Amino acid sequence: MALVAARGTLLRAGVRLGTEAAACGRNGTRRSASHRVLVEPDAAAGIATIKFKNPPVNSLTLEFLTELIICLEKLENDKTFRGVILTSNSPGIFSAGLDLREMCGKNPAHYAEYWRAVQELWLKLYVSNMILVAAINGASPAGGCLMSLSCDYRVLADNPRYKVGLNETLLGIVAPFWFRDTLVNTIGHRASERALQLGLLFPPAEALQVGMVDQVVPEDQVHSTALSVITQWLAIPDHARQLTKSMMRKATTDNLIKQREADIQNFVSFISRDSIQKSLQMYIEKLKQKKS
Ligand SMILES: CC/C=C\C/C=C\C/C=C\CC/C=C/CC(=O)SCCNC(=O)CCNC(=O)[C@H](O)C(C)(C)COP(=O)(O)OP(=O)(O)OC[C@H]1O[C@@H](n2cnc3c(N)ncnc32)[C@H](O)[C@@H]1OP(=O)(O)O
Repeated sequence: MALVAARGTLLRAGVRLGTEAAACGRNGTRRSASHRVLVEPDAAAGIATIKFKNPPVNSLTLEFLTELIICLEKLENDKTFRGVILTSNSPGIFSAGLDLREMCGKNPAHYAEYWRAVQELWLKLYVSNMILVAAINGASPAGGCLMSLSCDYRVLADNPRYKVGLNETLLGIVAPFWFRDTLVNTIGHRASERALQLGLLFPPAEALQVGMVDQVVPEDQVHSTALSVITQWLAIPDHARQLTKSMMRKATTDNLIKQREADIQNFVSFISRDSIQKSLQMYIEKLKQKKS
């Protein structure tokens, strides 16, 4: 049902599914989608690289989310691909997280549609049968960080500007329980409590120390490191690895699935509050002023 809704959004946005399908095809040569998600398949290796291309900061607009969801679903259903690297086409920014403008000044129906797409992307990533490795080649706050936390392994480029973390409280908003659970599953309860309350954004050395990422490497080695990690993981028999992944993660996704509609209603009523809208507007304004 969520995919049908996603396709509806894509079609309304004028995205041609034929082009998208071609981009996620099994051909071994380099191909790219015409929109916000580039896919570089390596059929012989069984690996595809997904590159985010939603300028200026790869924020998760509804259209970008929808393209990502459809792309992941196509790769998931194509048994050629057993591993995927997620990275940015614009080194410097992995993803700025949820698009602030999707959560500001819109109507409840829009917020509900948007949040369903955010949930869907997380569900697709977190229990994917494929090996997912995040090659984090830029700043990755909030929803950008959640995407990488949902992968099986994270490689971060060693650049002090590339901070990662769930900074929601700095915006006056609250990370929902499934963001929290994803973080707790990765770095443990105490570290998550501190990181979430303070909205901490960790530079590479600290991110490694706290366990937000698995490896920090020089910027020009992020992709090759991700590739060698995925190659190691590919050596494990799929059925055993997949069942183990499911055993570790399914309870977390089931928790959202069983209260998905309530979570959407919760988000809509929270984000629609005047006080929250004001906080978001002030934050957007602050980002603008930073430039001048
Ligand atoms: C009990 C519980 C109760 C209720 C809970 C219920 C529900 C939960 C409710 C809410 C949870 C919602 C969860 C949200 C998670 C998120 O992801 S929120 C988004 C957080 N993102 C950020 O904080 C990142 C902000 N951006 C930056 O820090 C910088 O832009 C960045 C470091 C990414 C890049 O810096 P730089 O290269 O200098 O670029 P600029 O800052 O100049 O930005 C360029 C233009 O891009 C615009 N922009 C930046 N980020 C976003 C964004 N996330 N969305 C939309 N637009 C963004 C920026 O404004 C600039 O635009 P301009 O050129 O000025 O038009």
